[in-house]
Amino acid sequence: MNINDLYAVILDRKENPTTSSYTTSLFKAGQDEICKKVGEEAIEVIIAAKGQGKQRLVEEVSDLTYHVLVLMAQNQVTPDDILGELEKRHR
Ligand SMILES: N=c1c2ncn([C@@H]3O[C@H](COP(=O)(O)OP(=O)(O)OP(=O)(O)O)[C@@H](O)[C@H]3O)c2ncn1[C@@H]1O[C@H](COP(=O)(O)O)[C@@H](O)[C@H]1O
Repeated sequence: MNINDLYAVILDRKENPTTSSYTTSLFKAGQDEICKKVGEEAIEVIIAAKGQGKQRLVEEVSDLTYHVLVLMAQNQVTPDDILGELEKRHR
């Protein structure tokens, strides 16, 4: 699965809520809760980077990436928007 595929699944959960989906529960909780999760996951990345080993860091960056994608979907920001911005900065 690549980032675009995961983003598409997340968008689908936003448009077609399902009761068993964690993603759906985040969209139901709303912007403040999604922002809170992004903040928590960012802190967990920092802690993992301070000596918990590579695998732990991979897991925490994955959690953060997923939650950032949910925040993007909540705010109609797409992976292409981010790649376009990064491309503009590339030198
Ligand atoms: N990639 C992810 C993913 N990464 C992390 N998480 C969830 O993010 C949560 C991480 O929160 P925490 O580490 O704080 O642990 P927690 O205590 O369980 O969470 P809270 O109760 O504090 O909210 C866990 O519940 C993980 O399961 C994810 N949930 C879903 N996905 C993907 O999103 C898509 C849609 O999944 P559903 O939402 O399950 O339909 C699928 O492709 C999934 O693989």
